[in-house]
Amino acid sequence: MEPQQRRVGLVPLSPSHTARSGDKLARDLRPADSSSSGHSKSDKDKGVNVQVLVRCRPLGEDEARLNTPIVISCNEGRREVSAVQSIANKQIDRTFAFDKVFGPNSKQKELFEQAMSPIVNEVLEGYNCTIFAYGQTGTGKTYTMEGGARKKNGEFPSDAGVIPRAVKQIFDILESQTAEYSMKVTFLELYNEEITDLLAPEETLKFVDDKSKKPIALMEDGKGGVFVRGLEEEVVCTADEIYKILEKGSAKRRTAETLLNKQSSRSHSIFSITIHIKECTPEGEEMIKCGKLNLVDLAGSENISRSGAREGRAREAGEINKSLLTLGRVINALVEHSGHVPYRDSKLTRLLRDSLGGKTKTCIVATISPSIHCLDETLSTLDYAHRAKNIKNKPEINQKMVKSALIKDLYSEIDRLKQEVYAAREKNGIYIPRDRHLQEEAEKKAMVEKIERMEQEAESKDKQLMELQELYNRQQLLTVELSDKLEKTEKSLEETEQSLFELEEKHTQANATIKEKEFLIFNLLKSEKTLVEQAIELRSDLKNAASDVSNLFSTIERKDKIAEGNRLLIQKFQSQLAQQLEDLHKAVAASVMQQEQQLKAMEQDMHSFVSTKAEAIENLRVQVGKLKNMYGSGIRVLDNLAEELKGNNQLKFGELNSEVAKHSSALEDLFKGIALEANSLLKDLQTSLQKQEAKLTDYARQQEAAHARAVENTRAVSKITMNFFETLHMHASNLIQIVEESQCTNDQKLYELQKKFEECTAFEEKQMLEKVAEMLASSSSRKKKLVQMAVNDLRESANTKISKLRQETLTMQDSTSSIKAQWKIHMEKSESNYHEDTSAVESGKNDLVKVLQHCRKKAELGAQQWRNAQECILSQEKRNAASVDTIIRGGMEANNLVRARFSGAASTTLEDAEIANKDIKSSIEHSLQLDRDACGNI
Ligand SMILES: Nc1ncnc2c1ncn2[C@@H]1O[C@H](COP(=O)(O)OP(=O)(O)OP(=O)(O)O)[C@@H](O)[C@H]1O
Repeated sequence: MEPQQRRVGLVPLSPSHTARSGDKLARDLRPADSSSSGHSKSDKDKGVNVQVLVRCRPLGEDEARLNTPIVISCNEGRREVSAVQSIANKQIDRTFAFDKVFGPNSKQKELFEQAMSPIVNEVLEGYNCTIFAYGQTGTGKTYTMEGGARKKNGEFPSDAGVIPRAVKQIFDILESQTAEYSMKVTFLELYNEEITDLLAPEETLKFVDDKSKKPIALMEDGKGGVFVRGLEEEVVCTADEIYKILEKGSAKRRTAETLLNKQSSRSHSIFSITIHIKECTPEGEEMIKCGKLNLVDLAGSENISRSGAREGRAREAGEINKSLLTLGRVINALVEHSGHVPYRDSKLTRLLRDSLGGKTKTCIVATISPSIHCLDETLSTLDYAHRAKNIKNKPEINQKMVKSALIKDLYSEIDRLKQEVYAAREKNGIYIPRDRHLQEEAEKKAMVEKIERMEQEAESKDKQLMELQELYNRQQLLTVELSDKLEKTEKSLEETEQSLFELEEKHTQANATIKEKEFLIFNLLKSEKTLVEQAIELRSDLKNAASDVSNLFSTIERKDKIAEGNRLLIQKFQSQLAQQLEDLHKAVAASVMQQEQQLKAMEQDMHSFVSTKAEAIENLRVQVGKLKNMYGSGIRVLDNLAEELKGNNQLKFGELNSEVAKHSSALEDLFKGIALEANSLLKDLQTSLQKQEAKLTDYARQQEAAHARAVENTRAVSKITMNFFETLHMHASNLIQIVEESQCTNDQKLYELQKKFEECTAFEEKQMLEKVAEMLASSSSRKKKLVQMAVNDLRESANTKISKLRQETLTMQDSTSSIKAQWKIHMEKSESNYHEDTSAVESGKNDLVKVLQHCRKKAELGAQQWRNAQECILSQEKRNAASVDTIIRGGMEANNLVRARFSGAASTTLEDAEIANKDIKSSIEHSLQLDRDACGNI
């Protein structure tokens, strides 16, 4: 029997309607202390931003193998995600800040505890909360929401996602508070803008595939909310039940193969958990607190062209995009506070209306990949998520309900369902209860009336619009006429203005002409006056000119007389010039004669100068020859000195060489002695080491024997241990058999219990149609009895099993004690072997110590010999130093002597050079004097 209870009904998604369903609520309430948490109204007033966190998955195995470059870095501390890429001239470097950031190494547990756990707590406080997973296909939306492997063998898997962890936390808290609560879950899929119930029984699903069946409908409740009619709600009592439901629903999720991800989920899924918790007011009134958690796994956000979906799936992709696009538009409208928010454009946004800008607390997990190949999609996801951060919701705690009112509500719901079941059984053509049919008909009628009314209103509005249009047209015509008139008037005004302007211009021109004429007359009068004055002046000038002309004639006469005088003068000058030229010719001839005589005298002087000069040069040549001889002798002296020095040095080097040869032979002898001693020492050492080697070989043989013994012993022990383990294995298989048997019996008993329970429930259902309230009490007592019986049975069988177990344990104890005895014998044997080995090791150690002492003595002897050799070398070195010192001293003295002689020879040479220099100087001066004399003569 399935522990959860199923019902089909109207499932509201808005907070105000969560309490409409839940027929098992009253039965599933558990005993508990009620604890209500306080609620501040500040959130309600201010509005709370949607919490956005980003999770980056690690590289997949294939990506890591191909060394795919990573372009995303997450700074969890600074809550930042950076995308950095530079290829050729394209440079991307963008950083986004979020409420929380989880890097590739983040664990499921961390993400849940840091970001999701507080949200779950708020659900238990009575809030409605929604968690979205948004991102490209394959970035880990489903991994984050649902996680890896399911719960196995009672262990909670470490990679369990948000949903199983949230469920666990809810149950843990409720159990710890021992609260009275009831819980129900729904799981739907939105695919091609069609809703599918993932919790519907198989038959219904088959029916859904049939085109004749209407898909599950999304209905307006007339109060701004929506509900999904016909959605299955499962009442759950344990976390395990939810895990099973989740697994069942996930398996049904439709997936389509795309080029990006073969397992890619192409649909949106919404998993909702609604919790009712009983609380008691101080006045003792029982209240029901309600909270809801929506967990939404969206389809991959990548665009359709990249996803590679074609033909048949084109519509699917389009519809998925329609929902995601509308989600984007809704986010944009909310962020930009534009008046119209297009919630109604897609089913996804209609369903999640309250989570986007409504009274729900919302958290968006944006999942991204670090790979370079997904960079474009990653950036668009980050942009999308970053924008969503600015959405403000106004979270409100759901109103608590009085328990009695809730029960009343539930009764009426039961009645309605009963009628539905009755109608379905009857199959009278109306597959819904008559009342509901009538109610729907009435609603439809009301709607039609409303539409008609609206149409009438629209018509009257149209009429008004037409009238207004006519009025407007008339006004337009009038305006056109008036504007024509205005135009004409404006034109005539313009013409008048133009002629006025022209007249004014003419007037100013006439004024100007008059002024000009006046000015001309004035000027004419003035010039007439000036002409008269000038005529008077001209007359006087004429008189003056006549007197001037007579003067001029007298001047011309004087000029003629002067010209005559000039001609006479020129003739006189000509004759004088001829006389003077003749005199000059004579003087020049005399001067040429004189010059010739002077040149002859100069020639004689030059001859005498050349002969004197030749004499002086001869003198100079003699002096230079002397000087050359002198330098030659000086250099020869120096050569002799150098020869002497060379001889000296060779002598000294010969001495030094013989000394060194003597020393080296002495050293050679010394080293030969030392080498002989060292050889004998080494031989000694070798013989002692050979002895030691022989001893060590003996010792190794002893050790080998000991090890062989130890191996033998270990084999014996392993045999014993094998026997022990075989016995253990036998007992363990016995135990497994016992456990399996007990499990079979338990299963059998549980099956019987389930059967009985089902029968009882069926019977009770019949009874409850009449007396639901009384039956509740009696049924619970009956169930208690039933359960008690089953528990007693289980206890009995458990007791028999335990006695069998005890028997097995005793047998095991026996075998353990026998093994203990064997082990003791083995230990004793091992101990004696150990002692033997230890003594052998001890004797080997003593031998080694002796050999070491011997070696140490030898080494000391060697060290003493080396010290002696060192002393010998030192004394030899001292002797060498002394002899080299005396040789060098002798050399130095000889050198000093040669130096003194050398400086004497140098000073005599210098004196000689001084005298020769003086001679040269005097002969040069003499030559110069001669030159000067010659110059004076010339
Ligand atoms: N944070 C993570 N750590 C380790 N593995 C991860 C992580 N996120 C995702 N994966 C692995 O990456 C693969 C794809 O993840 P998943 O199916 O959850 O992606 P998705 O976004 O839900 O894809 P789809 O849109 O197709 O549903 C899975 O094999 C999953 O195990």
